[in-house]
Amino acid sequence: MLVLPKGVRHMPGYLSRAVQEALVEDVRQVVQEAPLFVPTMPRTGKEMTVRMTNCGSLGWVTDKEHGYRYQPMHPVTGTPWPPIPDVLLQLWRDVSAYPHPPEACLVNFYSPDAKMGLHQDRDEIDFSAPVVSVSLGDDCLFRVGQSTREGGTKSLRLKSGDVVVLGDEGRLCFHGVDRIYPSTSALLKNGGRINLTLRRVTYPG
Ligand SMILES: O=C(O)CCC(=O)C(=O)O
Ligand SMILES: [Fe+2]
Repeated sequence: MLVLPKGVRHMPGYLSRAVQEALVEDVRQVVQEAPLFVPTMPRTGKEMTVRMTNCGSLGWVTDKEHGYRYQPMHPVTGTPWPPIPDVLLQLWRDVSAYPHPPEACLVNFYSPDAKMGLHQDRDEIDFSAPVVSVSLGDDCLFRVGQSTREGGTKSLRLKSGDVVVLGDEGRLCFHGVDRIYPSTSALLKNGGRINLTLRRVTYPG
């Protein structure tokens, strides 16, 4: 059996096919209002391979000039992010064990050749809330390590409907997506993978 780092929870098949389909519709609406943008790395300006957008009162963005950050506006349209869909707010209540709602839902779209390098989610202020992540569409190879770059990593395949929670001592574990397995799901008509990452950014109150 694959033993994950403490505080890292993988819930395979947590969302039913019907809920996944409803979520895809929700994401389509979010993307209509807040189009996918091309994130670029701080300083180098190198383009990431995923396309992003957000919903919630805050969204995670990155660009060459200002780096990683949260902001209330879409970086291209300049308008506020659309609200987080109810299904995701309910998911957060069900799995986060955190008594306040998430503020940000990052939407990552992976085409078959996209990936995400090993990183920590650490642009938030309140680390007592977990990161809750949903996979939709094609499978991916997810890698998770310790809270420092040293120490080994474990790889696991995430499938459509899986939920991963990084909480407690797992909150700052390094993680990334090594590859997408094309055509492994029929959920998205044009293939690819969507990842939805719910986060609390600020302290409540
Ligand atoms: O796509 C994933 O499963 C992980 C995404 C992620 O780690 C992030 O957006 O910070
Ligand atoms: Fe992350």
